[in-house]
Amino acid sequence: MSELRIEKLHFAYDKATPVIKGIDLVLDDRTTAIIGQNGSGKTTFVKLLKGLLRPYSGRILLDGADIATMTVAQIAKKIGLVFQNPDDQIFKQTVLDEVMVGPLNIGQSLDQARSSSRAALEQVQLADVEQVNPYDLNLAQRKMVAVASILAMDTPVVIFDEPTMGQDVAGKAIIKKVIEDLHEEGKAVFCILHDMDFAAAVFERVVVFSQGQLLLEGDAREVFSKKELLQQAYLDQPQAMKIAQVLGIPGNLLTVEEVEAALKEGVNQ
Ligand SMILES: Nc1ncnc2c1ncn2[C@@H]1O[C@H](COP(=O)(O)OP(=O)(O)OP(=O)(O)O)[C@@H](O)[C@H]1O
Repeated sequence: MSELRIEKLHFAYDKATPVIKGIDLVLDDRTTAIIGQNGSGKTTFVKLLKGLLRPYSGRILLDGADIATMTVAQIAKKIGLVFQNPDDQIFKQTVLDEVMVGPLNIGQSLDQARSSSRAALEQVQLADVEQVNPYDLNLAQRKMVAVASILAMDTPVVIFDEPTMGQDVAGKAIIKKVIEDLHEEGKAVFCILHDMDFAAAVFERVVVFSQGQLLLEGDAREVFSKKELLQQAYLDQPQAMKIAQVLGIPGNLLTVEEVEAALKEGVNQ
């Protein structure tokens, strides 16, 4: 499992306005959700991890190697980033050609790239539209194309920026399964999210950003139980946890399924 170690990271687009202010964090083998209000620096942070922006000071170590010593092409083989807006990464005329761009760029042969891209399209349930122009798909489907193009690259680290935004229940279920499968394959998975219910249901660890700093991090149940700190960062607890609190059910429950089980247990006692 790859490890990203972030040490005293600072970044500013313009020197007078720091955006990332001294982040120390080790992203380990737990699936990790990064949450924080708009503008707290989450997207900037993952662009730094991917080497698209260079830190003002501090270091990012990927399996012990400082990414400042690596080229963008070298980082691309190790870290896949699914952008928030799929249109930032879609250029080709067919879905299959689009998904093959990444794998070809990192040196997969044509046959390899075609087969890994088809497997990735199966994973996001778009196999039947491989010859369609990506711009004839709706936004939610284009987001899935962007996910597939990163999956096909088979990188040891996969980062998603807001994958559930604009997805319906079925789309969210596909993303959940993709994340679980990546984790099972031993990949490191990090995901920026605004959807607290999805974060609570899917991720083992939660990292909270506030104004470019790390406010809080830990296991999902522990982090989401810290109501006052979350409020400070203008964040909400998951709906299930709030309902459990209203009902007086202890245990900082994370999901509707946990609340249901607790209620059934209560009825059966
Ligand atoms: N290219 C840029 N040039 C200048 N400032 C930028 C740029 N991109 C982001 N910023 C600023 O940096 C700060 C952090 O933005 P960033 O997009 O990283 O936050 P975020 O937590 O990802 O927000 P959101 O949840 O809305 O995506 C914001 O104040 C934003 O306006």
